[in-house]
Parts: sequence; C-alpha cells; structure tokens
Amino acid sequence: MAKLEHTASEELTLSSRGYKLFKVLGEGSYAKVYLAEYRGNTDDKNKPRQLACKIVDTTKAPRDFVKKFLPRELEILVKINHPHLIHVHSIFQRKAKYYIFMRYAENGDLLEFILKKGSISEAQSRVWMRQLCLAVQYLHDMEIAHRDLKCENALITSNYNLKVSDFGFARYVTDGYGKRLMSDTYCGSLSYAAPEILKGSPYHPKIADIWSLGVILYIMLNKAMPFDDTNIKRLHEQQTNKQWKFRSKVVDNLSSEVKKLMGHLLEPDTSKRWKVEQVLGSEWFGMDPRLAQLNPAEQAAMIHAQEERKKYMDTVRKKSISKPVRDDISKDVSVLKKEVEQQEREKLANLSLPSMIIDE
Ligand SMILES: Nc1ncnc2c1ncn2[C@@H]1O[C@H](COP(=O)(O)OP(=O)(O)OP(=O)(O)O)[C@@H](O)[C@H]1O
Repeated sequence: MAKLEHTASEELTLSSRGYKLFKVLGEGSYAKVYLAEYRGNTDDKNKPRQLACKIVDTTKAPRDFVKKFLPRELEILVKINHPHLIHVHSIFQRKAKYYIFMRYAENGDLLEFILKKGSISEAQSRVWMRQLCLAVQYLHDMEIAHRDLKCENALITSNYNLKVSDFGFARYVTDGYGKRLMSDTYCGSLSYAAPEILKGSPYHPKIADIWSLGVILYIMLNKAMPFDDTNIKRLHEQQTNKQWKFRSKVVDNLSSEVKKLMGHLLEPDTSKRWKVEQVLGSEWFGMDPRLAQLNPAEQAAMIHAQEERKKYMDTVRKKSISKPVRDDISKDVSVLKKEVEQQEREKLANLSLPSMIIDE
C-alpha cells in the first residue's frame, strides 16, 4: 500500500475540521487521492461520512500546472453541479497543498471496473454512456470542455451510477466576448485523444471530447482499446483511416444501433462528428424507453446550465456592443495564443478563490 505522506500538523488541521485521511485510492500525475472520513456538521457525530480527498501538492507540480491548470480546475469545480459529475464537498488550501474533498465512488473508476469484471453489457453501457453524455452536455452548455475524458475519470458509485471526475484539464471554450477559443495545448491521455489533437493544430475542445466518448464506449463494449497507441504516427493513421473494429467475441451480440453510433463518435472528420445532443438523441438510446426521460435531478441541472448560458450570452452581447468586433482568432494562432495568455494572467490576478477555500 502507498505510504501516507501527511505531517502531524496537517492531520491536526484536518481533524479540527472533522476530516481524517485513510488509504490511497488512486494517483494521478500531480495528485494523490485518499479515502477520507468527515465527522463534522452531521446530525449524528458517530456516523462519519466517507469521502475521497484529492491532494495536490503544488511544490511537486510544474509551474504551468500550478499557474494555469489548477486555478481553472478550482474555478470550474465550484461552479458545477450535476448528478453525473462528481460532487465536491469542500476545498481547502493549507500551505502549498490543496485538499479537494468529494463524494467517494465505492466501485472505483471504470477502467478498474472493466479490468476486474470484464466488458460491459450493451444495456449497461447504454445507461453509463447516457450518464456520461448528460454530464458532457451540461459542461458543454456551460461552455466548458473536459479535455481529459477517459475510463479512469469515470467513477462508479455503490449504486452503479457513473460520475465524471477530474477537471484538471477542463477549460472554458469561449472568451469573455463570446469568441470560440481553440485549444493548442495537448491535454489528456494519448489513447483517448482525437486525430485533430495528434495532428498538432489548434482544435475545438468540445468536438475532441466527443471522440474521447467514442473511445470510452469502445472500451466498455470490448474490454480493449480501439487503436494501437504505442506509436503516435501509426495511431493517427489508424484513426484517420477508421481502422478499428469490434472484437470478434462481442461483434455478433451488438446491435446495429450501437455500431452506427460508434462510427459517428470515432469520426475523424470534425465537421461530421456528432455533437453531444445528436448522441443523446441517437436510436441507440431510443432502444431503452426507461432512458427517454430526464429524472428530476437531471432536468434541474440542465435548466441550470441553460440559465447560466443565457446569463453568459447576455453579458457577451452587452460587452460586444461596447467593443469593436475582433478578427476571427482561429485564423491566427499566434494572436490566439497571446490573447489566451493575457486572459490567463488577468484571471490569475483577479482570481478570488471561492469562499470555501481556507488558507492557513
Ligand atoms: N471520488 C473518488 N472516489 C474513488 N476513487 C477516486 C475518486 N477520485 C479519484 N479516484 C481514484 O484516483 C484516481 C486519480 O484521480 P484523479 O484522476 O482525480 O487524479 P489526477 O491527478 O487528476 O489524475 P490524472 O493525472 O490521470 O489526470 C482515479 O483514476 C480513481 O481511480
């Protein structure tokens, strides 16, 4: 078992707030995730609540991550609220560490689940894929792209519900004036990266998210990766030539509807790749009438995202009246880069960390 790396004073600070850390649940590039317990502020003090705690140690992460990605992650985490996104309980900052307490997913991540239990049945894949798509639709409505959708970031609860986690690479995809921002930073895992990302040119991050959904669906159904990702050039060739096929073990048991959908997700031409709304409206989801309607929590979250979007668009409209129309930034990557860097600097200068963050 991985070593717990907490000092006594760190434990004391956490315990004074009702938190205790236990074993390591997982480890990412710059963070460790622990099983945690929360005792404070509950009706019954004897009944602790299990949580997961992601600890980011900024002294161990590169400058770019600390200055750019971490503030974005925190900004986004405090804004989002959706039944299929992992719920954040609280965020603390102490010295150089950030503690993100969130809902604990008892069944681990989707990759662990598949490795342990095997490929997922088509019916169960449909349920999880719908939950994934609703979470992505919510983010995209809020003008946020996840940019690191993968099986390790899809967590499974004790009730077998899927929750999307890890907003470490997430970002807003339009600027304050409503202009669509392209991404030119390579984010996420190679195996889930869309062909336009591998090409290295600026890409639309929402469209690239859909490709990653395709890779996740493929892995669920096949317990295998769609492409050989040991060589980037070869991977890109396979992606653009649509060189993937279902495993012979499963192909005969899969519906034509899921096969068709797979093609729309793993579509190398970005202008033809489906948007999340098209995916949710696909015949494949239509095959299960229980999935046709949103439950009250899903509906409330969707309305919230649409209201936020309307507010955002109103602000954008007001701003654009008072500001001359700018050139299409997608035409000039160097202009885009400068603008994004300037925005990041302004954001950092203005970033008043949310009230739930306590610096001690
Ligand atoms: N809420 C949770 N409940 C249970 N396990 C979790 C939870 N959050 C994270 N994990 C586990 O910890 C792993 C790493 O978490 P996370 O992806 O948030 O860290 P990260 O440092 O951002 O990772 P990466 O470098 O891959 O982006 C997950 O893949 C999962 O196995």
